[in-house]
Amino acid sequence: MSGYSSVFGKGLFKDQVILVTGGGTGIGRCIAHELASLGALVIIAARKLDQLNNTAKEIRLLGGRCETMTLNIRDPLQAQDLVNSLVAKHGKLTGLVNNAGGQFHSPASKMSPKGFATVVDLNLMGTFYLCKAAFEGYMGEYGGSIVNIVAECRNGFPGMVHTGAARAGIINMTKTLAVEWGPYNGIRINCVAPGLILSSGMKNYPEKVLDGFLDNSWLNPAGRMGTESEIASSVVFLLSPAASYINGINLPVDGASSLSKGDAKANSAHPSYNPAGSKMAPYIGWPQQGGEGDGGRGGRGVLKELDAPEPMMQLYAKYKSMAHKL
Ligand SMILES: CCCCCCCCC/C=C/C(=O)SCCNC(=O)CCNC(=O)[C@H](O)C(C)(C)COP(=O)(O)OP(=O)(O)OC[C@H]1O[C@@H](n2cnc3c(N)ncnc32)[C@H](O)[C@@H]1OP(=O)(O)O
Ligand SMILES: NC(=O)C1=CN([C@@H]2O[C@H](COP(=O)(O)OP(=O)(O)OC[C@H]3O[C@@H](n4cnc5c(N)ncnc54)[C@H](OP(=O)(O)O)[C@@H]3O)[C@@H](O)[C@H]2O)C=CC1
Repeated sequence: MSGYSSVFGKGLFKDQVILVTGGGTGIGRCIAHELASLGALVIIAARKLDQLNNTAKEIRLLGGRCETMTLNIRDPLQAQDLVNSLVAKHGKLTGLVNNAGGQFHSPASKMSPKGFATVVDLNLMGTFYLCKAAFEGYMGEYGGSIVNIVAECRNGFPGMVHTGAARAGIINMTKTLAVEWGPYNGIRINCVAPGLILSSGMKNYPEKVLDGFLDNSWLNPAGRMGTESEIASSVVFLLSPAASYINGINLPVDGASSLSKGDAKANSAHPSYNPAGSKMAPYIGWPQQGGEGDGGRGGRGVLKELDAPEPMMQLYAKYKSMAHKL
């Protein structure tokens, strides 16, 4: 078999070693599952080892390959040590997903300089440290593919000025690295910009902020929030040979929320939004354990797909009932 249709087979990443930062929870966990199911040896790294170990155990039970390493992405020495030791052990690092990150909600006027600096340090500096470490430790000589998870921030980021600035910085850094590291080093580097996603990350926000997210969750052309699987599948595409001529882009995965006003009242003359909810079926790609969707990997036990605050769990149940049946 040859051609595009064969690119996404089970063995897609079978010779690959791929590092996913923040791979123990939420979107990163979903990415790790997806990559392992396609044959990669996935290394997941973050600060809390228990979360990482739980995810690694799930992946192994499903027949995948996954190892854990502790890492604070804010420390450049830790980043370099981690890459060096995993390359020493496995002989390569062919992919890197910079997913670890986050922020808190606050109006800019109430944000302290330290708060702003912390979020820039975590997201922008942390992503740079990992890119640099991957370059120095392996990819500068042998090439590779990098995907940086940012956040949809086309029109700024009201309520999160720090992360908007940091993510815009990553998007621009990605363009530069594509040009500097593409020609001689064979590295592709791209961004994925999630809109509002039903993920465990939502547990970081107070109820009032969550209510705001929920109130606005349908005010986009998709009429719903996104799923972790919808981010993971975009990452898989960008890491894969199917994207081998794509370099330096930022791919918004946001149901076109970045193109819409997100204000139901402003659209009353021409009601673009459907308060009853979405007509666009979500993609949810978790393995159906023990069933056909398990792909014969022999999974056991019950995999908790989402770990989010209760109202979001309810939304997820609704999205599952309307998801694409693949
Ligand atoms: C539809 C609608 C559109 C919706 C548009 C789309 C919405 C996007 C939704 C996005 C969702 C996600 O990203 S979900 C992923 C969320 N996940 C995460 O955020 C996890 C990672 N987060 C973190 O680790 C923390 O939040 C972070 C602050 C970044 C780092 O924590 P640290 O422990 O390193 O830092 P700390 O020492 O606690 O804090 C450092 C300083 O930061 C400030 N600070 C920290 N937390 C603060 C807080 N809650 N409120 C104010 N200020 C705070 C203080 O000034 C602190 O200084 P002092 O007071 O002087 O000490
Ligand atoms: N959910 C959403 O709507 C959106 C999410 N995003 C982004 O997607 C990414 C994943 O988010 P999501 O899965 O939702 O949220 P989570 O909070 O579940 O994921 C964040 C992950 O980052 C890790 N992390 C945080 N700080 C550090 C650090 N200093 N060093 C190493 N690892 C760290 C955490 O692990 P640990 O605490 O163990 O270190 C955690 O696994 C984040 O960058 C997030 O900002 C962007 C837009 C929207």
